Amino acid sequence: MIPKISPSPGPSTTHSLPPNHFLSLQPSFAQPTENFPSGLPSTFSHESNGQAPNTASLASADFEVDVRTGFLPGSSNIQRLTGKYEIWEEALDAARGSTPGEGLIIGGQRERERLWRDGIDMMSIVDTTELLVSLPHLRRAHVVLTFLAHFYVHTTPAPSVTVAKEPIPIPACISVPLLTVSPLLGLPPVLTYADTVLYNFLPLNPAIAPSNKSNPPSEIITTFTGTRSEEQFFLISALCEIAGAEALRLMRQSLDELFLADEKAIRRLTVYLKKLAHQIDKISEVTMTLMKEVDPEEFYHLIRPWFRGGDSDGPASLGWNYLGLNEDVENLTSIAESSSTVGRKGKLFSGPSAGQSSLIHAIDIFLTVDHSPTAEEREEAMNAIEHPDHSKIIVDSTPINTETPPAPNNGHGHGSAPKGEATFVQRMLQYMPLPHRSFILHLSTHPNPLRPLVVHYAHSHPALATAYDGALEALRRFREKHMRVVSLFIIQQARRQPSERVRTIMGLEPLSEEEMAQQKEIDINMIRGTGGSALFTFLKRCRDNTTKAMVRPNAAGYELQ
Ligand code: HEM
Repeated sequence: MIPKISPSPGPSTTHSLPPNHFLSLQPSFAQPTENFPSGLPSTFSHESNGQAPNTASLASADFEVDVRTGFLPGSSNIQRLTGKYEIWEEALDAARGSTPGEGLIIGGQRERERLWRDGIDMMSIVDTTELLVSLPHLRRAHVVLTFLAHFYVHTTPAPSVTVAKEPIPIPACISVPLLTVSPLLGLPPVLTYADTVLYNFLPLNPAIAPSNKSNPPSEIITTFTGTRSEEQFFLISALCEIAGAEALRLMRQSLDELFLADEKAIRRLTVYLKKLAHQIDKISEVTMTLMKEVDPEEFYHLIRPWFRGGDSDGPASLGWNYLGLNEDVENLTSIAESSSTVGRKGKLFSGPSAGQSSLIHAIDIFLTVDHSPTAEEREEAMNAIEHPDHSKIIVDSTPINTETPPAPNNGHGHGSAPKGEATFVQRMLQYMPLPHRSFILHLSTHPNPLRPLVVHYAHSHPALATAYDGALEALRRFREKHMRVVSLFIIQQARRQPSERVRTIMGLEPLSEEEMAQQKEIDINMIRGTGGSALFTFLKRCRDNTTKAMVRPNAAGYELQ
């Protein structure tokens, strides 16, 4: 039997849009019926009360979704800020060094890191008004300031056990401009996927606008390590996004057909869904190039530790203290912040993850893949909040520059601090630029959702149901492949010692042959992901939720309870 899919969620209540903003208004689905469990399709997307525009179309300059580049900006990113902001760029150059292995090292053990941090401490606070000249300037400022913040935090030596542990301070010269710029982009004051990927690439010809066909992403502007692996890690994500532009176009065309829903429209819809499956396979193909272009050991030991956010020690994280934070600004930091730290010095933001990309979330929502947490997961997450000390959740302890054996890792540097009942998507929404967040919310409240129509016509138009299930099958294949990536880049690396070469770059002493050969005992079920659920259980559940949405799972070879 096909499980009942719950209606699309309404707009999140956690975002801080004004109450009369159209995204804050409740969707106006009519009463559900058997054929349309999400409510009868209607041409009114929101209760307007005369205030809200009808935003049923996804032709969407307002959402910063470009027809040629999808979620990547349609105009070129800025490579370097100039004038009075040059000082930030210079501080970043000094942190990165000119060649791989020359930059700062995690843990801040050396004189070099101390001197760099002293330099930052002496920097004055630069006024941000001139950044308002353009969106690309603001974006570049967010990139530079968040890279600086992560460099500063991760080169701060851990306090000795005798010193009372305090949240890690971020100096006012970084935090004040960062807290001013972040809300203008609708981003939290921490490194996000937007900083490492969306705002961090140059197309083949930087003189002209990027484009999926003729001018794709070809270079990365900023990295922590200067390694080819890090560049490729960001670049491949950008190439997935550009492949996603075509998927978004097909989704938009499909939604237009849904509006008509006559015989011709259903035929066209069937074709679009088949093409969508093909495009999702292309995204998978690009994702799999990670396996040969990125060195898993470098990724795990050298690159990923820089991504850790303020919540990366799990429920017991001390967080980051944004110095210079005043009450007005404080309200602005709470968008993505855990409710448990509002008003506290230590802010718990997560580091970047490709899970923050809007692309797969958009496809999920379009196809009505439901990722709500199970009752058990909800209980476990709540339990971990109430009793962090007794929590079964293993925290993210990406290896840093110490001799302590690392515990299992969870994600791209994502903290495993449980965030109550929020689903992964809800949490990740807060790390997307505001227009993309709005796009996802808009899509989830679209008046003419796809699945109810496919269910309605499944018997009379089996080709439509097959095409719809085919798109879900392609998405399942993506998740299957992604799990192979996670296994190679995280699980397998967590079990091994870093090689001599990587240990040298990390500033670690060489190990004896015996020590090198030692496999670490790691129970894969204990490796945790964002939201606190076991990483592999979480990823498998995402994969299985994909097939659960199928209309004719038996025809596609799936048995559902
Ligand atoms: C070396 C490469 C990658 C690694 C190690 C990796 C690892 C992970 C991990 C550990 C998670 C669990 C959530 C978290 O803790 O953040 C995750 C989730 C996710 N990642 Fe990746 N990832 C990689 C590349 C990618 C790429 C290229 C994409 C997009 C095309 C992607 C899309 C996603 C999505 C959508 C999720 C949410 C779970 C789902 O929807 O199935 N990842 N990833």
